[in-house]
Amino acid sequence: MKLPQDFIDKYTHLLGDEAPDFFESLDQDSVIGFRLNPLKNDYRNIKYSLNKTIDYTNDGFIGKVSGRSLEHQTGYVYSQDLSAMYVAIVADAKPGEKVLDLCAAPGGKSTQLAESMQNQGVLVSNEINYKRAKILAENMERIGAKNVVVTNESPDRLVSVFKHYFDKIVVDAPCSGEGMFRKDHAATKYWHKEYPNECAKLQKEILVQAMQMLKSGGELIYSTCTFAPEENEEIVSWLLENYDLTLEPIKRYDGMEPGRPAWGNGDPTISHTVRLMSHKFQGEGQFLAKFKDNTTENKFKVKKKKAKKSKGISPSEFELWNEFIKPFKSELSNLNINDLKLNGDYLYYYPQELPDIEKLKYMRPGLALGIFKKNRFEPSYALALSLNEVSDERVIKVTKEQWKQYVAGDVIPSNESKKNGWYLLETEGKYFAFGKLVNGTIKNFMPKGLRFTAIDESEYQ
Ligand SMILES: C[S@@+](CC[C@H](N)C(=O)[O-])C[C@H]1O[C@@H](n2cnc3c(N)ncnc32)[C@H](O)[C@@H]1O
Repeated sequence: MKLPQDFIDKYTHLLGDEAPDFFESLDQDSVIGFRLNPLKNDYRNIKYSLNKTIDYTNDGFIGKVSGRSLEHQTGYVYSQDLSAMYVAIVADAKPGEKVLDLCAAPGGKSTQLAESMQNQGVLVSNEINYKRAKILAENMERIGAKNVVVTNESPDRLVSVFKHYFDKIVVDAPCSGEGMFRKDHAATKYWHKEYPNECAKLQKEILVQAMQMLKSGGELIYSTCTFAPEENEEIVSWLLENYDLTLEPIKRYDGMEPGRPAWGNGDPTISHTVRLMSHKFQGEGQFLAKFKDNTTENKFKVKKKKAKKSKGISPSEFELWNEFIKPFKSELSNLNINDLKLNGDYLYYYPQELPDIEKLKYMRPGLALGIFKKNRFEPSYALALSLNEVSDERVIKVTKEQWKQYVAGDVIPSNESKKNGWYLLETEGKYFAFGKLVNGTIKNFMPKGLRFTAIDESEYQ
């Protein structure tokens, strides 16, 4: 790969003897990984090999998964770089917490945060770019998360709703992307000598907003996929100088290096941060820092948040929803009317305790359950992917070939003896969509934009 001369000069100076190994590592092939999703039923039941484990994860593996496999479509697997996997592990989001992922698309870290929260608490996954936010929302639906709001906002506008609200905030910042050079050679074209400084300016702007949303005593997780000290140790130094924050030590596994105090303001605690350098570590370049806020509750006058409003769900709509969901006997079969929110004709399951987000742009204000059409309720694809245990009476098992037909957009002929109506479709133990059985045919409700041609069985690696 042809690296910019200024980049070579910079890292020759910074890394000294290590520089040749570092440059060589950027020419090597990337090691590819994936994660399993513990939110899913029997989540280890997949066809991909789980032999190559990663020591700092429970559910991360080395290997390549196809976006056209059953496992991917049903959200059992998520393809992710090995280094990127460490960010959400360090964040350690817990069930019941209020967590913000401020720069979240396409969703590698957010899906992992949602998984570790086990559908309890609130995760706000935000992405400023609309197209990317759409992909983020699709990924959140695929993994079946029930407690996630996907917003499409600038950080400053989020502050107006979420002032000092979050226990944890992840800022996986837009950066100069030097750590991605190996995976994406084209990234070198955007790089110029001043680029890291330009990115650092934006990172500070984002962090100023993030700090206004962090609770007293909360934790801020900052990460980049670049090697540049300007965006890493220097940003950490700036945060320590301008806020009442302490760096928490991050556990280092084989090949992980401490951040370098000398590349920041010399504060020795900068060694609590972690650098993943491509000549020492299998994944792509990454930097991680975890801060604890030291302020006390009284410092901020946190306004009492407005209670959420349940927007105009009529008793008859609530009845239609219940008529649909009760026979499934699922974990969503007994929702309270206050858990539900109507947006136009769409019904959402809205995380408890969330302030009113109506003035924000959002992609999904919770889990999309379905849509009211005249006098009936039509379930969403997202609802199908979020259900885990349902009554056998409401399930139709189909073959893998029939699954392939369905995801390609075809109807499935069926000799099923069950009566006409909505069923959750299952293959190889995985629920993959709703289908409507009408006189021996299962009608297709796969969203048009998500249809695809599935891989052949021989393509599993
Ligand atoms: C490193 S990527 C995030 C990757 C993501 N966390 C993941 O794990 O999939 C950084 C994101 O920041 C977004 N971004 C760019 N400018 C921003 C800004 N001014 N404020 C907030 N986010 C911004 C980009 O659109 C991009 O999606």
